[in-house]
Amino acid sequence: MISIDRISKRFKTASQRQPGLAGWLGRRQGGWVEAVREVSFSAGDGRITGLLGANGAGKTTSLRMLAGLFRPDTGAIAVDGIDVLRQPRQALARMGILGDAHGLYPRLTARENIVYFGQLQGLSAAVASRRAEELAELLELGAILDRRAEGFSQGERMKTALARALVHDPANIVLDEPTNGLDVLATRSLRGALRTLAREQGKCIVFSTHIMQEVEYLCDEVVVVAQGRSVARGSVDELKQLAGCHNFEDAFVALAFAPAQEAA
Ligand SMILES: Nc1ncnc2c1ncn2[C@@H]1O[C@H](COP(=O)(O)OP(=O)(O)OP(=O)(O)O)[C@@H](O)[C@H]1O
Repeated sequence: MISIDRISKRFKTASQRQPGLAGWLGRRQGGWVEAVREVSFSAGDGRITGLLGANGAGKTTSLRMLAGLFRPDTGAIAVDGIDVLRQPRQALARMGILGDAHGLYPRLTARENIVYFGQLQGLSAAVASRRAEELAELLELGAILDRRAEGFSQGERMKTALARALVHDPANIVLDEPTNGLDVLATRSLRGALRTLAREQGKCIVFSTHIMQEVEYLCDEVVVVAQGRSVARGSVDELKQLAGCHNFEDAFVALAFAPAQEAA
């Protein structure tokens, strides 16, 4: 279970030229950009929660704070009740994190990449190797398990990186735009794996995306992020109802861009 309570983060920007879109939306002021502004949501066990937002909405920054990579300026984050800021090691041990840079060791096989990461997490080589086999089955990477990562396709790299992130069997899984660059079959296979992890293994899954379809196919709960804020949350049907739209894309546009339209 992941709880995020009013986290904010701003960054000093290098250039102070034209303010750009963020400036017009009031997020870029005096050489600072407010990437995340009081984002709150909670994600339950056995459920898939999607952070849905346009480019630059603040999804990656929110997930990086959850993963302990950035310290929020304000707010609190808890994973299974453990404070990420006060007890980062204990909180991180309960998370499997797939970021945008997959960073596999090219000279190691997929299996060796997974086992090595498992050992870093405190598993014995034998246990990590057994986990690699289980994950290869779940993620359909049996055919490449004993191939060197050098030359892997985008989909193969993503699956290996995901297996590596799950090797210690974490209760919480955090993925930043996991279907980026994947073809339709790889996307469908990943969706199947995420459903199994949530429905059959009770994992708490949080992922970010800007793809409506992804959210409609997968999410029990959607958090709409716009201009650094969490502006709406609920199931796809609840969000359609909230926006008064039959179509989810129309509902997203109404919910995500209404604050900008009001501010303009
Ligand atoms: N390290 C940084 N320094 C300066 N600005 C940053 C930094 N990281 C993020 N930002 C700014 O914060 C805002 C939110 O960025 P973020 O990457 O969180 O958005 P996102 O929703 O993940 O977007 P995308 O879907 O395009 O990846 C953007 O305006 C971005 O330029």
